[in-house]
Amino acid sequence: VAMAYLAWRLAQRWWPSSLQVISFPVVQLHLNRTAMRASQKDFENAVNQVKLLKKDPGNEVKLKLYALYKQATEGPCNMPKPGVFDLINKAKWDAWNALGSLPKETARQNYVDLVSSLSSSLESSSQVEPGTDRKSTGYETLMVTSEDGITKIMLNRPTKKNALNVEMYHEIMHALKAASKDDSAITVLTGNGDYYSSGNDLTNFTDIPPGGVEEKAKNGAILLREFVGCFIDFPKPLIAVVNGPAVGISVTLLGLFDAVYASDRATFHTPFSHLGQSPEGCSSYTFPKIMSPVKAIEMLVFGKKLTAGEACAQGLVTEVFPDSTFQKEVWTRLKAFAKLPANAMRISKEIIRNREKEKLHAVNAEECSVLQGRWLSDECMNAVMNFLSRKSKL
Ligand SMILES: CCCCC/C=C/CC(=O)SCCNC(=O)CCNC(=O)[C@H](O)C(C)(C)COP(=O)(O)OP(=O)(O)OC[C@H]1O[C@@H](n2cnc3c(N)ncnc32)[C@H](O)[C@@H]1OP(=O)(O)O
Repeated sequence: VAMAYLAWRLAQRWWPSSLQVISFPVVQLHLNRTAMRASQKDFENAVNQVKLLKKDPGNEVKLKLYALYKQATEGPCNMPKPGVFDLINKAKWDAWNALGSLPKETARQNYVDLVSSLSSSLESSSQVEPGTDRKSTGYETLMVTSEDGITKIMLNRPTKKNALNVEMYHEIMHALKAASKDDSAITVLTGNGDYYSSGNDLTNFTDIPPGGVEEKAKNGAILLREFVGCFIDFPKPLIAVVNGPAVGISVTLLGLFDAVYASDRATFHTPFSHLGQSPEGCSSYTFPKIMSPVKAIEMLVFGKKLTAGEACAQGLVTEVFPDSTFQKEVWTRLKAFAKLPANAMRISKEIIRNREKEKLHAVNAEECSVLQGRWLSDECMNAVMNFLSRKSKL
């Protein structure tokens, strides 16, 4: 199902729009054998009903609907199996083929039943949906607050371990730009829930634009360069409150922060080689400077995961606190920092950081260009597929 989900995401932009609203119910496949048989008319009504759903039922369901539709109209899968890298057609084929010799009538019935259950569940969920987060903070993926001289940007996708999706990249840039101009003295980035961040959201790779994977990689590199650029240029003291494990880009960026406070529960992991990728966030430059080239290679090339204590010993983390007192101790300290003269802090940061800025922008550009190529590699594609099909985790 995860593979099917990935392929559906890939397929969304490519398939005829009429197919994008076709779906099939897997869960209910065998639940309705005794139910009254759906007529052809019921089936056609259900197909039309899907098009009227007010809320997207999600890609997984849509892929299921697709396979049931095919089974109901054409019978068992009759297409040759696509190649392993033909992700879209492979997932379509897998989903349809998984229905085996399910009779057309049963597929039709299951399709009708699923659409009926979808109609009721999506209507009721849309009533409770009005995004409270966006209303209260103006952001969908962040919670941003400003008090006591501190602007706090909290990554707020705890159920996804605060993985950074495209919207979150944009929202962080927006929040940083706003924070650079507000009247707070310092800015803090932290995570909601048990993770600081699990890094780049790997489903970012599945939303393929009409120009295909090359266009996707190019857009990703442009976005990443702009995103990292915001950290390079951020004018006020920027502090990371690392409340739990940090992965990938959430780790590399720490080299651009002015202070990093970590819970002793935090870990620091950059599994770029495992993912067929390469370092970003200027870490190819900052990490060797911070921790020595060999230690940087241990992390960035061999994917060694550091404990908070190890990261502190390497100079990546400023100080580690016991998790039980972490929030209390860190925020007390930050509130004291925020009382210091804001202009003095800004000017001191400028004089310490400015002579490196040009170099950092050049490094950022180079890293993004290298990554653009990596994203098109089989190594990267396979790693992402493995994660999304739950064959591998860190
Ligand atoms: C513009 C583009 C810029 C690109 C910049 C490039 C950056 C490079 C990187 O950041 S590389 C790092 C990428 N991250 C990972 O590889 C982490 C992948 N995640 C995991 O290995 C695990 O999820 C875990 C170890 C972080 C946590 O494992 P645990 O078992 O505790 O939890 P779950 O796996 O069940 O996760 C809970 C739900 O969160 C989803 N999720 C977690 N991390 C990511 C992620 N990085 N991308 C997408 N989704 C993620 C996970 O799928 C679960 O969702 P579900 O409940 O709906 O199944």
